[in-house]
Amino acid sequence: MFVLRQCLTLGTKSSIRNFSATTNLVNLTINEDTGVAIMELNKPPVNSLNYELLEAMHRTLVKLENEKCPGMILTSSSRSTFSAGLDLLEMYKPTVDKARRFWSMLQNTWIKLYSTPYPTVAAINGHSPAGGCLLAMSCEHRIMVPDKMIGLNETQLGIVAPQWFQDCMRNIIGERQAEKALIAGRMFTSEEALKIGLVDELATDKEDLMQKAHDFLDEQMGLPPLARSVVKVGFRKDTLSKLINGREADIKMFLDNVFQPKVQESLENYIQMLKKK
Ligand SMILES: CC/C=C\C/C=C\CCCC/C=C/C(=O)SCCNC(=O)CCNC(=O)[C@H](O)C(C)(C)COP(=O)(O)OP(=O)(O)OC[C@H]1O[C@@H](n2cnc3c(N)ncnc32)[C@H](O)[C@@H]1OP(=O)(O)O
Repeated sequence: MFVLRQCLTLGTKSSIRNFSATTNLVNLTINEDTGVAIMELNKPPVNSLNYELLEAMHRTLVKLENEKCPGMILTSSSRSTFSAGLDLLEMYKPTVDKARRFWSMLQNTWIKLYSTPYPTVAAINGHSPAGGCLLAMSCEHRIMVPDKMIGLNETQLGIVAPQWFQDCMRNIIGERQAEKALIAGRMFTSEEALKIGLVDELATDKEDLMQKAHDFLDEQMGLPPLARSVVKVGFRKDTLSKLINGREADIKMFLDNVFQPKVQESLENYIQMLKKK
């Protein structure tokens, strides 16, 4: 039985279930019998990742870890989109302070999500470009509904997917496929993504998606948790350490590039194009 409760303060595992009470950017539902958490991104219309959404995700992830969450499903409340990736408005003509704060929160959130000791599954119920694809790739397992698009499309926008985005893709689909996909900024249909291993399973609809996500977690939760998490983090440690040890350099790379006139021009054109659609 799922129980969703509004709350204003952080409390015990059984007392809190909807945890971004002030903004509701993240709906957190916890199954009281199994402890499984469903983290639903809820920033209409397309869950673009701005500072506030990233911060709400980060807080939720910290809480889940502190409460020894046994497993988590990441999904979206939107019918069309899992996440449209980074909020373009955060990168278009920001102040240096705002850009730095934003990028640092993106790093925080990714580090937490990529390194959870508990199993994570992305229930991808819509399009998942760029930063949306990063979120999905950071989970351990990906299940996607048909006829949607996923990929790291940055090149097509005239920007560059940071090294750690690229590493996540390489870790999943391998060097050759990742190189081709990243150079082209290729978006894959759900069916193509399954074929190259970018997603693990397809689901027929949302109900099937959630059932399959629960099935994956049931299987994982049957394994000894400590051994499971040591192996997981062992596989991910090189990718994680590269960013953790190079956070300042990564922020500098972002700041150096995002203020380039060419990058600002690309962002402006893209934002205009999306608005005119
Ligand atoms: C050398 C280094 C160079 C550069 C360094 C600089 C930067 C570092 C780059 C960092 C990496 C970047 C990662 C990213 O994630 S960038 C974002 C990429 N995202 C996309 O390309 C997706 C764009 N969106 C879409 O394609 C569609 O919106 C989508 C998701 C398929 C959904 O389609 P649909 O349901 O039809 O919805 P609409 O298109 O009508 O959109 C509704 C509404 O939302 C606005 N919007 C969409 N996406 C974003 C976004 N990412 N950020 C902000 N706003 C977004 C859209 O404009 C509409 O707004 P409106 O006001 O018209 O309602």
